[in-house]
Amino acid sequence: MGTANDSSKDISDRLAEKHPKVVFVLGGPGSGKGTQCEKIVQHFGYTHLSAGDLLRAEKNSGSENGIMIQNMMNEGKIVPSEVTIKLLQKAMLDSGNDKFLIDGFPRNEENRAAFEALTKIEPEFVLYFNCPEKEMERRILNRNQGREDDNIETIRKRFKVFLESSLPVIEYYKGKGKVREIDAAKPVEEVFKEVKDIFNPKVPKVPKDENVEGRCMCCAIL
Ligand SMILES: Nc1ncnc2c1ncn2[C@@H]1O[C@H](COP(=O)(O)OP(=O)(O)O)[C@@H](O)[C@H]1O
Ligand SMILES: Nc1ccn([C@@H]2O[C@H](COP(=O)(O)OP(=O)(O)O)[C@@H](O)[C@H]2O)c(=O)n1
Ligand SMILES: [Mg+2]
Repeated sequence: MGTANDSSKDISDRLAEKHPKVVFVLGGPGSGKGTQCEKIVQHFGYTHLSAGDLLRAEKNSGSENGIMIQNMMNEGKIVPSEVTIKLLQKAMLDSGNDKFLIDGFPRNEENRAAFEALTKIEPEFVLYFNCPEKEMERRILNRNQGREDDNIETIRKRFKVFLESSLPVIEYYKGKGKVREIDAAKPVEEVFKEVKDIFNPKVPKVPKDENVEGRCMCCAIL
Protein backbone atom coordinates (compact mmCIF):
# COMPACT_ATOMS: atom_id res chain seq x y z
CA MET A 1 0.00 0.00 0.00
CA GLY A 2 1.27 3.53 -0.82
CA THR A 3 2.36 5.91 1.90
CA ALA A 4 2.01 9.72 1.92
CA ASN A 5 5.68 9.89 0.90
CA ASP A 6 5.06 7.61 -2.09
CA SER A 7 2.23 9.82 -3.31
CA SER A 8 4.21 13.06 -2.96
CA LYS A 9 7.08 11.41 -4.87
CA ASP A 10 4.62 10.28 -7.51
CA ILE A 11 3.24 13.78 -8.05
CA SER A 12 6.80 15.21 -8.18
CA ASP A 13 7.82 12.64 -10.79
CA ARG A 14 4.77 13.32 -12.94
CA LEU A 15 5.44 17.05 -12.74
CA ALA A 16 9.14 16.66 -13.58
CA GLU A 17 8.17 14.83 -16.79
CA LYS A 18 6.50 18.04 -18.00
CA HIS A 19 9.74 20.05 -17.57
CA PRO A 20 7.78 23.04 -16.33
CA LYS A 21 9.08 26.57 -16.76
CA VAL A 22 8.63 28.53 -13.55
CA VAL A 23 8.91 32.22 -12.69
CA PHE A 24 8.63 33.13 -9.01
CA VAL A 25 6.78 36.42 -8.42
CA LEU A 26 7.76 38.04 -5.13
CA GLY A 27 7.23 41.36 -3.37
CA GLY A 28 5.67 42.63 -0.18
CA PRO A 29 1.95 42.35 0.55
CA GLY A 30 0.15 44.86 -1.68
CA SER A 31 3.10 45.40 -4.03
CA GLY A 32 0.93 44.41 -7.02
CA LYS A 33 1.95 40.78 -7.64
CA GLY A 34 -1.55 39.53 -8.46
CA THR A 35 -2.38 42.58 -10.60
CA GLN A 36 0.72 42.19 -12.76
CA CYS A 37 0.39 38.39 -12.97
CA GLU A 38 -3.06 38.78 -14.57
CA LYS A 39 -1.54 40.98 -17.25
CA ILE A 40 1.40 38.62 -17.84
CA VAL A 41 -1.08 35.76 -18.33
CA GLN A 42 -2.94 37.74 -21.02
CA HIS A 43 0.25 38.65 -22.92
CA PHE A 44 2.59 35.71 -22.45
CA GLY A 45 0.48 32.57 -21.97
CA TYR A 46 1.59 31.64 -18.47
CA THR A 47 -0.70 30.05 -15.88
CA HIS A 48 -0.92 32.15 -12.72
CA LEU A 49 -0.74 30.26 -9.43
CA SER A 50 -1.08 32.42 -6.32
CA ALA A 51 0.02 30.52 -3.22
CA GLY A 52 -2.27 32.74 -1.12
CA ASP A 53 -5.29 32.05 -3.37
CA LEU A 54 -4.61 28.29 -3.28
CA LEU A 55 -4.38 28.37 0.52
CA ARG A 56 -7.62 30.39 0.79
CA ALA A 57 -9.40 27.89 -1.49
CA GLU A 58 -8.07 24.99 0.58
CA LYS A 59 -9.27 26.69 3.78
CA ASN A 60 -12.73 27.27 2.28
CA SER A 61 -12.99 23.67 1.04
CA GLY A 62 -13.34 22.48 4.62
CA SER A 63 -10.15 20.43 4.44
CA GLU A 64 -8.57 19.01 7.59
CA ASN A 65 -5.93 21.78 7.35
CA GLY A 66 -8.57 24.52 7.08
CA ILE A 67 -8.45 25.79 10.67
CA MET A 68 -4.65 25.71 10.76
CA ILE A 69 -4.45 27.69 7.48
CA GLN A 70 -6.97 30.24 8.74
CA ASN A 71 -5.10 30.73 12.02
CA MET A 72 -1.73 31.13 10.28
CA MET A 73 -3.11 33.61 7.72
CA ASN A 74 -4.82 35.71 10.35
CA GLU A 75 -1.48 36.01 12.13
CA GLY A 76 0.35 36.75 8.85
CA LYS A 77 2.44 33.61 9.39
CA ILE A 78 3.76 31.29 6.67
CA VAL A 79 1.89 27.99 6.38
CA PRO A 80 4.19 24.89 6.50
CA SER A 81 5.71 24.23 3.06
CA GLU A 82 4.35 20.71 2.81
CA VAL A 83 0.79 22.03 2.56
CA THR A 84 1.51 24.84 0.09
CA ILE A 85 3.79 22.80 -2.17
CA LYS A 86 1.22 20.01 -2.49
CA LEU A 87 -1.37 22.59 -3.60
CA LEU A 88 1.06 24.15 -6.09
CA GLN A 89 2.07 20.80 -7.55
CA LYS A 90 -1.53 19.68 -7.97
CA ALA A 91 -2.48 22.97 -9.64
CA MET A 92 0.49 22.71 -12.01
CA LEU A 93 -0.44 19.17 -13.04
CA ASP A 94 -4.14 19.99 -13.40
CA SER A 95 -3.47 23.09 -15.53
CA GLY A 96 -2.28 21.32 -18.69
CA ASN A 97 0.18 24.20 -19.19
CA ASP A 98 3.96 24.06 -18.76
CA LYS A 99 4.65 27.75 -17.99
CA PHE A 100 3.84 29.05 -14.52
CA LEU A 101 3.94 32.28 -12.57
CA ILE A 102 4.20 31.21 -8.95
CA ASP A 103 3.01 34.25 -7.01
CA GLY A 104 3.81 34.72 -3.31
CA PHE A 105 6.07 31.69 -3.10
CA PRO A 106 8.74 30.94 -1.86
CA ARG A 107 8.07 33.27 1.07
CA ASN A 108 10.74 31.93 3.41
CA GLU A 109 13.82 29.73 3.38
CA GLU A 110 11.78 26.67 4.33
CA ASN A 111 9.45 27.23 1.31
CA ARG A 112 12.43 27.65 -1.00
CA ALA A 113 14.48 24.68 0.15
CA ALA A 114 11.50 22.30 0.36
CA PHE A 115 10.28 23.21 -3.14
CA GLU A 116 13.75 22.72 -4.59
CA ALA A 117 14.27 19.39 -2.81
CA LEU A 118 10.87 18.01 -3.73
CA THR A 119 10.38 19.25 -7.29
CA LYS A 120 14.00 19.84 -8.42
CA ILE A 121 12.57 22.81 -10.31
CA GLU A 122 14.88 25.82 -10.61
CA PRO A 123 13.07 29.09 -11.50
CA GLU A 124 13.92 30.73 -14.84
CA PHE A 125 14.06 34.00 -12.90
CA VAL A 126 12.49 35.82 -9.96
CA LEU A 127 10.34 38.88 -10.56
CA TYR A 128 10.63 41.18 -7.55
CA PHE A 129 8.14 44.01 -7.14
CA ASN A 130 9.85 46.53 -4.90
CA CYS A 131 7.43 48.98 -3.29
CA PRO A 132 7.62 51.30 -0.24
CA GLU A 133 5.73 50.04 2.80
CA LYS A 134 3.48 53.14 3.04
CA GLU A 135 2.25 52.61 -0.54
CA MET A 136 1.66 48.87 0.05
CA GLU A 137 -0.30 49.68 3.21
CA ARG A 138 -2.44 52.24 1.34
CA ARG A 139 -3.18 49.71 -1.44
CA ILE A 140 -4.12 46.88 0.92
CA LEU A 141 -6.43 49.08 2.96
CA ASN A 142 -8.21 50.03 -0.31
CA ARG A 143 -8.21 46.50 -1.78
CA ASN A 144 -11.78 45.60 -0.75
CA GLN A 145 -11.50 41.88 -1.47
CA GLY A 146 -13.03 41.03 1.90
CA ARG A 147 -9.84 39.36 3.09
CA GLU A 148 -9.74 38.79 6.83
CA ASP A 149 -5.99 39.46 6.88
CA ASP A 150 -6.31 42.90 5.22
CA ASN A 151 -6.63 44.74 8.55
CA ILE A 152 -3.97 47.08 9.90
CA GLU A 153 -2.91 44.79 12.75
CA THR A 154 -2.33 41.77 10.49
CA ILE A 155 -0.83 43.96 7.73
CA ARG A 156 1.91 45.10 10.16
CA LYS A 157 2.65 41.44 11.02
CA ARG A 158 2.82 40.55 7.31
CA PHE A 159 5.29 43.39 6.65
CA LYS A 160 7.48 42.10 9.48
CA VAL A 161 7.40 38.56 8.06
CA PHE A 162 8.24 39.93 4.62
CA LEU A 163 11.31 41.79 5.93
CA GLU A 164 12.53 38.98 8.16
CA SER A 165 11.70 35.89 6.09
CA SER A 166 10.95 36.78 2.45
CA LEU A 167 13.67 39.36 1.70
CA PRO A 168 16.41 36.79 2.50
CA VAL A 169 14.93 34.53 -0.21
CA ILE A 170 15.18 37.42 -2.69
CA GLU A 171 18.78 37.97 -1.57
CA TYR A 172 19.49 34.27 -2.14
CA TYR A 173 18.30 34.52 -5.75
CA LYS A 174 20.17 37.83 -6.22
CA GLY A 175 23.31 35.89 -5.39
CA LYS A 176 22.45 33.55 -8.27
CA GLY A 177 21.84 36.46 -10.68
CA LYS A 178 18.19 35.52 -11.03
CA VAL A 179 16.36 38.57 -9.67
CA ARG A 180 14.62 40.99 -12.04
CA GLU A 181 13.71 43.93 -9.80
CA ILE A 182 10.92 46.30 -10.72
CA ASP A 183 9.92 49.67 -9.27
CA ALA A 184 6.37 48.74 -8.24
CA ALA A 185 5.43 52.15 -6.83
CA LYS A 186 4.47 53.45 -10.28
CA PRO A 187 0.98 53.21 -11.82
CA VAL A 188 -0.12 49.75 -13.03
CA GLU A 189 0.53 50.36 -16.76
CA GLU A 190 3.99 51.81 -16.14
CA VAL A 191 4.93 48.84 -13.99
CA PHE A 192 3.68 46.53 -16.72
CA LYS A 193 5.90 48.28 -19.32
CA GLU A 194 8.92 47.23 -17.28
CA VAL A 195 7.49 43.73 -16.81
CA LYS A 196 6.95 43.34 -20.57
CA ASP A 197 10.58 44.19 -21.27
CA ILE A 198 11.63 41.39 -18.97
CA PHE A 199 9.42 38.74 -20.58
CA ASN A 200 10.03 40.10 -24.08
CA PRO A 201 13.62 41.34 -24.15
CA LYS A 202 14.33 43.70 -27.02
CA VAL A 203 16.95 42.18 -29.31
CA PRO A 204 18.87 44.95 -31.08
CA LYS A 205 18.11 44.77 -34.80
CA VAL A 206 21.08 44.16 -37.11
CA PRO A 207 20.84 46.73 -39.91
CA LYS A 208 20.22 44.97 -43.21
CA ASP A 209 21.13 46.90 -46.31
CA GLU A 210 22.60 49.99 -44.87
CA ASN A 211 25.90 51.42 -43.76
CA VAL A 212 27.75 54.67 -44.23
CA GLU A 213 29.33 53.73 -47.53
CA GLY A 214 26.31 52.06 -49.05
CA ARG A 215 27.73 48.58 -48.59
CA CYS A 216 26.04 45.81 -46.69
CA MET A 217 27.19 45.11 -43.12
CA CYS A 218 29.04 41.92 -43.95
CA CYS A 219 31.09 43.65 -46.66
CA ALA A 220 31.83 46.54 -44.31
CA ILE A 221 33.17 44.10 -41.72
CA LEU A 222 35.21 42.15 -44.26
N1 LIG B 1 0.83 49.90 -9.56
C1 LIG B 1 -0.27 50.05 -8.80
N2 LIG B 1 -0.68 51.29 -8.44
C2 LIG B 1 -1.77 51.47 -7.64
N3 LIG B 1 -2.54 50.46 -7.18
C3 LIG B 1 -2.17 49.20 -7.50
C4 LIG B 1 -1.03 48.93 -8.31
N4 LIG B 1 -0.90 47.60 -8.46
C5 LIG B 1 -1.92 47.04 -7.77
N5 LIG B 1 -2.69 47.98 -7.20
C6 LIG B 1 -3.86 47.77 -6.33
O1 LIG B 1 -3.33 47.50 -5.05
C7 LIG B 1 -4.01 46.42 -4.42
C8 LIG B 1 -3.05 45.27 -4.14
O2 LIG B 1 -2.64 44.70 -5.39
P1 LIG B 1 -2.42 43.14 -5.54
O3 LIG B 1 -2.15 42.87 -6.97
O4 LIG B 1 -3.54 42.41 -4.87
O5 LIG B 1 -1.05 42.99 -4.68
P2 LIG B 1 -0.36 41.71 -4.03
O6 LIG B 1 -0.86 40.48 -4.76
O7 LIG B 1 1.11 41.93 -4.19
O8 LIG B 1 -0.77 41.73 -2.59
C9 LIG B 1 -5.15 46.05 -5.37
O9 LIG B 1 -6.34 46.71 -4.96
C10 LIG B 1 -4.69 46.58 -6.72
O10 LIG B 1 -5.77 46.94 -7.55
N1 LIG C 1 3.92 30.83 0.35
C1 LIG C 1 2.91 31.30 1.08
C2 LIG C 1 2.06 32.31 0.58
C3 LIG C 1 1.06 32.80 1.38
N2 LIG C 1 0.87 32.31 2.63
C4 LIG C 1 -0.18 32.82 3.54
O1 LIG C 1 -1.16 33.53 2.81
C5 LIG C 1 -1.22 34.88 3.23
C6 LIG C 1 -1.66 35.76 2.08
O2 LIG C 1 -0.75 35.63 1.01
P1 LIG C 1 -1.02 36.36 -0.37
O3 LIG C 1 0.13 36.07 -1.28
O4 LIG C 1 -2.39 36.06 -0.85
O5 LIG C 1 -0.96 37.91 0.08
P2 LIG C 1 -0.55 39.18 -0.75
O6 LIG C 1 0.95 39.30 -0.73
O7 LIG C 1 -1.07 38.97 -2.14
O8 LIG C 1 -1.22 40.32 -0.05
C7 LIG C 1 0.17 35.16 3.80
O9 LIG C 1 0.20 36.27 4.68
C8 LIG C 1 0.43 33.84 4.52
O10 LIG C 1 -0.27 33.76 5.75
C9 LIG C 1 1.71 31.31 3.11
O11 LIG C 1 1.56 30.88 4.24
N3 LIG C 1 2.70 30.82 2.33
MG1 LIG D 1 -1.76 38.69 -4.04
